[in-house]
Parts: sequence; structure tokens; C-alpha cells
Amino acid sequence: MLVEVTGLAVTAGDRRLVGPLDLAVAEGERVGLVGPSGSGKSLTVAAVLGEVPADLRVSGAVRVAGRPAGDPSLRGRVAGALFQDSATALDPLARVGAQLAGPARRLHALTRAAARVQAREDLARLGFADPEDVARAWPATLSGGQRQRVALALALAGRPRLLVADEPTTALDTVSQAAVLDLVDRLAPALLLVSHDLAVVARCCTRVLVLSDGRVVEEGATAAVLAAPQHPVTRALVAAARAGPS
Ligand SMILES: Nc1ncnc2c1ncn2[C@@H]1O[C@H](COP(=O)(O)OP(=O)(O)OP(=O)(O)O)[C@@H](O)[C@H]1O
Repeated sequence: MLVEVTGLAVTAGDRRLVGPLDLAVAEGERVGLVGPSGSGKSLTVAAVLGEVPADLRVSGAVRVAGRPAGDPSLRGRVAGALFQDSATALDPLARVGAQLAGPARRLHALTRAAARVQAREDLARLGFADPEDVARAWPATLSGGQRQRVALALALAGRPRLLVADEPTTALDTVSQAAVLDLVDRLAPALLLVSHDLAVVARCCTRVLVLSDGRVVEEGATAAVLAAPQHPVTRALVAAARAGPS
């Protein structure tokens, strides 16, 4: 199993924010995590990435590719991460091409020239018609949708086996949302996708877990959950997804 979470609990003092929760993602699988605001989605993926804030306590077993979450050998190489705000992923003081070449050189010992070629290829793969220009650009000169595509390229630059994406399209306009989701769907080797919007998860994920108050209240094939939601929280999410983009 690529991701194996058993008995995860995240607590703040004596308040339990997440858990107990089990979650598994197989190699190549696409799993969605949906739930209303505050249901524990972000803390769950933070636990998978080994990045739960230090003021919180994590218990249970979280393993990625057989190693404890947060193990430095996993970063970029096994799991790439994409968040809502691409501004935090990109260095404003480095050109796009140089940023993309970083992980390729660090994780795969590519030469500077080979990393440069790979960065151009990655930008083309990410739908940029003019990879040379984008590689030379500073992040601030790109649109929000373009920046998020670069952030996706960066998350995938180390050729990880898993993409972890937390609300990757929430900050984008509808057209960019569709473009970024399409790329996530096409390029993620395996996917753990967080969204408050079941329609977003339905686009990319074959299996979905519904969270409420830090626990999984429903789980199953996305199509089956959409067609016949059982839990009231799931029903509300299905109704919201049918009502259109949020
Ligand atoms: N560092 C923290 N200290 C205390 N409580 C926290 C901390 N981080 C998150 N929480 C609380 O934990 C709960 C779960 O938060 P989390 O961010 O995982 O929810 P979420 O489902 O991702 O919500 P959203 O969709 O709003 O991002 C919330 O009640 C939140 O207020």
C-alpha cells in the first residue's frame, strides 16, 4: 500500500480534531477526501505529509511507501504536494525554470543542462504553449491559473509516486479550475485529493471518503456515493455539488 493510515488521531490539548481514522491509497489509485469546513481534511493530509503543526499531537500509524510520514526521503520523491495557494509553493525571487530544475537536480542528480531540458518539457506537459518564455518568467508575472500549473509541475518535478493535493483549485476562476483539475487527473501517478466540493473529487477520484468532525462517515466508489449518498453530511455535499461550482 502506498499510503497506509491506521488509527490516526490529531489532538489539540484534550480536544480531538481528527480520528480515529483509517485511510489507504494503493499505487496508482485516486482517492478523494471531502467534507465540510473544519471536518479535518487538511489535518489528515498534513499527517500523510508529516507536516502537522507542532502544537498538535499526532498518534496512530501513518506510513507512506512503508516509511513513517515525514521521513525526509519521501519529500518530492515519493509524495509531491500541491496546495490552494501556489504563492507559498513558489519562490518569488527565482525564475520558474530555475525552480523546476531544483528538485530534478536534488532528487535525481541531473546535470544542470539535463534539469533545464526537463523543466522545459515539464512546462510543455503542463499545457504551456511557450515553455521557454514561462521558464524565464518570474512567478509574479503569471496569472493565478498559470502559477498553479507551475506549482503542479514543481510538485511532480521529482517524479513522485503520489500527488497530495489540498483544495488545489479553490482559489482559481472556473476556467482555470477545469484546466488544473484536468492536469491533476492526467498527470498524478496516484492521488490523494482534498476538496470541500464533491464535484471536484468526482472529476478525478474513483474512491471517496467523506469526513465529518474528524471521522470518516461514508466511504465508497465515487459514482456509488454520488448516486446514493447515505449520511446526511454526504447528502448535503451531493446537493451542493449538483447546484454548481462553489
Ligand atoms: N493548529 C491548530 N490548532 C488548533 N486547532 C486546529 C489547528 N489546525 C486546525 N485546527 C482545527 O482542527 C479542525 C480541522 O481542521 P482542518 O483544517 O483539518 O479542516 P478542513 O476540513 O481542512 O477545513 P477547511 O475546508 O476549512 O480547510 C478545525 O476545527 C480546525 O479549527
